[in-house]
Amino acid sequence: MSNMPEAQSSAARSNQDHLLGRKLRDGEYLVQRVLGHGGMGKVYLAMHTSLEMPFALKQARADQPLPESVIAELDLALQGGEHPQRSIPGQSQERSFPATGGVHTDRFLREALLLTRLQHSAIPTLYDYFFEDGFWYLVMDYIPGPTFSHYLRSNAPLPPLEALNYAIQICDVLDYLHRQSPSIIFRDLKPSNLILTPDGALMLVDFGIARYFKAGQVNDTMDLGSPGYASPEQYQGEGQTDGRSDLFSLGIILHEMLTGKRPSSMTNGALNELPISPSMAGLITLATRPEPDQRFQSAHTFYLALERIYSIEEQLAYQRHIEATSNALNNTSSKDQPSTEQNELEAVPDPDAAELVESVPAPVVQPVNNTIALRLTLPIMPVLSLNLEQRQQTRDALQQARRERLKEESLEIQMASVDESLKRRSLVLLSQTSHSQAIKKPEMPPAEPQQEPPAQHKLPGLLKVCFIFTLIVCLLLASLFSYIHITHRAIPVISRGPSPSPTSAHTWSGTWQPLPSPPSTEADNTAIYVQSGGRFYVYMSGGYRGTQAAPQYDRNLYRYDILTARWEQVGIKSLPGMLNNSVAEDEHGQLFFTTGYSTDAYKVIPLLTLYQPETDHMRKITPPAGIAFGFATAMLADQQGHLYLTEGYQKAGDPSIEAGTGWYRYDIATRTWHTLAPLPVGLGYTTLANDANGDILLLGGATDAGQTHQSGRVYRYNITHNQWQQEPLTLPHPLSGSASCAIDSDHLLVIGGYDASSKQGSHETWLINMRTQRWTQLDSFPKGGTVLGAVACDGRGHAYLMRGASDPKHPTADFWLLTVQEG
Ligand SMILES: Nc1ncnc2c1ncn2[C@@H]1O[C@H](COP(=O)(O)OP(=O)(O)OP(=O)(O)O)[C@@H](O)[C@H]1O
Repeated sequence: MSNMPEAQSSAARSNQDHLLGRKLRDGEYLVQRVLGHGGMGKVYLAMHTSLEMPFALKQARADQPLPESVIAELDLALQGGEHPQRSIPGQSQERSFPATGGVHTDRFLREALLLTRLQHSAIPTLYDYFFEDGFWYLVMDYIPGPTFSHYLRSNAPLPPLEALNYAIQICDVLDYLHRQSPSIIFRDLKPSNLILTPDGALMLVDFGIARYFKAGQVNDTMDLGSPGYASPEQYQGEGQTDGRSDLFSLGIILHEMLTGKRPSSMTNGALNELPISPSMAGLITLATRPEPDQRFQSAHTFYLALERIYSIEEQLAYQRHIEATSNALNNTSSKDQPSTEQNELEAVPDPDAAELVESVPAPVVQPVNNTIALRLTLPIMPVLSLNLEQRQQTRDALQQARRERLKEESLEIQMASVDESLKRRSLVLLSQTSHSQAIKKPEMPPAEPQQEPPAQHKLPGLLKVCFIFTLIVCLLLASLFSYIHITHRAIPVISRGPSPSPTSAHTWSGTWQPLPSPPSTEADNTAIYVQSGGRFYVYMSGGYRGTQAAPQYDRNLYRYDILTARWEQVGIKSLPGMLNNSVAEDEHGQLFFTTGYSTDAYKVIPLLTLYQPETDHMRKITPPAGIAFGFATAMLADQQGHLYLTEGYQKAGDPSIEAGTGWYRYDIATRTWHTLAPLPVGLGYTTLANDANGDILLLGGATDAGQTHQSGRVYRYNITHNQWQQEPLTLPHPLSGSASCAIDSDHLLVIGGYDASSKQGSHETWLINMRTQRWTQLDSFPKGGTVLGAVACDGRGHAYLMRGASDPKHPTADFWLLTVQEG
């Protein structure tokens, strides 16, 4: 008896080896080789015979039939192209996986459903699934490259920047999973579930034990993850796993990348003995604490910490390089050396650089060079070989190929009635069940390679029925979706009531300095700091120029070159006329402008304009109906592909109009819009800022467009839970219409604003420490009040203020630099 499983598995193995060179799915896929073995079965490389494209076929024993609901969802998602069931962050949906009683089928359907519901560049796309010869198959992207465990075995320890680069990539995809609603917990994060592509991108495979987080559930009900990587709460079965368990595993992988080993004991002392920087050791300690409450609480916070350490390590590496270069130059100055700078660099014997170059991963296509300076150009987020657009094209091509095949076959097969087809479908399910039961018996002879199971002949007819069935389900889902959308309500705001915020002594100071004026007077416009092509600019959109005979508007885009202290006009096409708008820059250096009040259409328009400084390319982005942001909106780019926007005011020219409570997110890569939990109070002329925990703060603003009812409150938006909450922190006094930007990663600068009592601009300048939540008042703007101005921070203590006006009707061309220093 004890040999039975062994006998079964070897019988099954020899059976599956026959798959090599065989065609599956009615001749659609030609199996070429085995890519990997897993708990579920083998993963094969197969060539699509008509498209001549490689795919990965992941196999699982069909130990039970698939439930109808699963077939319906998969068929709908895979044939329709649209994903009505896809998880939409911010929209809570009841999610679970039906249990079939078959371990393999349960894993298969879990992975299949999750892959159809997810869309991220680091997650393979599922294109199809099918049943053949007692096995289910998932058809997904073939990811070329070694598993990350294989890569680490031959390359670890990795240089810190390379390790951080990978950790940032993993953290990004975890953040995406955890932000689904409900959160998806991967639960089996380990190097063998990551594949390193030739361009250095890590892809996450194996969603077989991933699950949805269930609020209120005490324990996980299945699967323990992998020893060595699973968190204590997961491995010891203590409590339900949540996103923090995945972050624990990432901490372990980071440790392994840097040291070549997994940590055996998690003490600070042990980590400090390792050849890694103290900040990196601190990061790993924090990530791998046994108590979930004492670790990073969200992937976003972990991500921000990784980015911070990345820039520290970058500076350390650069310093080492400079030191090594100058030592080498000193040592060699007496010798005969080639005269060009290039040759001098090539001749530098840089031990660090040599070590780094040797450890450049073989599969990573990077410009390999023997200077550390070039090694530093390793991008944080490499270009992915499988971008989402390409995958959509692949999906379309597969569907087209399938349609053509079905068309040919439909000449031979009479279309059955819906009733007949449904009967046939249940027969197919029955035949699948009996077949899968048959393969459990060791004495069952292996299927002949070319023999097709009867169920396969019925599949085209079945697909037609599926199509009709799918259409019905589609209509039902569409109405369910609009119902969810319409009835989507805010999660209640938990108000702790305002209390005075601490202000701190003058530990910071600010120095003001006038700079060359822009070409025209401006107010109600925007400014943003941009680093592009090795130069540093302040980009400024035109706004309100003032009144001569009639109101004057400026539709131009300008930039101020910080090094040459010159202004110039940029942009091939002029911007749409925009007033009282906002701007944000994403992690790729793309600028997004809201239109606010359009001086072309003379009305409020919900429109975004995307501008790419590198290419001078401009594109308009129109949100769908229901996403209605107006003027005096605030916008924030979270540097992870998302823009967050407040609604602002919908009608211009009426000071009594109240701001809306709309709160929206635009996902830049997928071009999708989401309505989030509404603001606790409708506010315009407000300020948005990232806080130290990875949440978003909303500071001040006015409920009315005339800014007479100003707020001194601060609200926190919890990204993970799509929830607003009032903070104990308040502003030094109610404030709206200020110019603000992040002076560094911890401090937000707030300049001027509307002083409702004097009906003038305020000249106050404040700094808030986002960690301690303390305000510091800096020297006021020296030239009087500033309202409806715009400020751009370089993130290193400098702020460039376009003053706007003191009297909102009379804009100025005042442009000033504020340098903020500690002490
Ligand atoms: N899409 C893919 N492209 C290329 N290779 C893949 C792909 N998916 C899986 N593999 C290879 O197959 C191996 C097993 O895959 P996977 O981990 O998904 O299987 P599994 O049966 O769920 O395994 P486990 O026992 O780890 O749960 C991977 O380690 C990888 O080498």
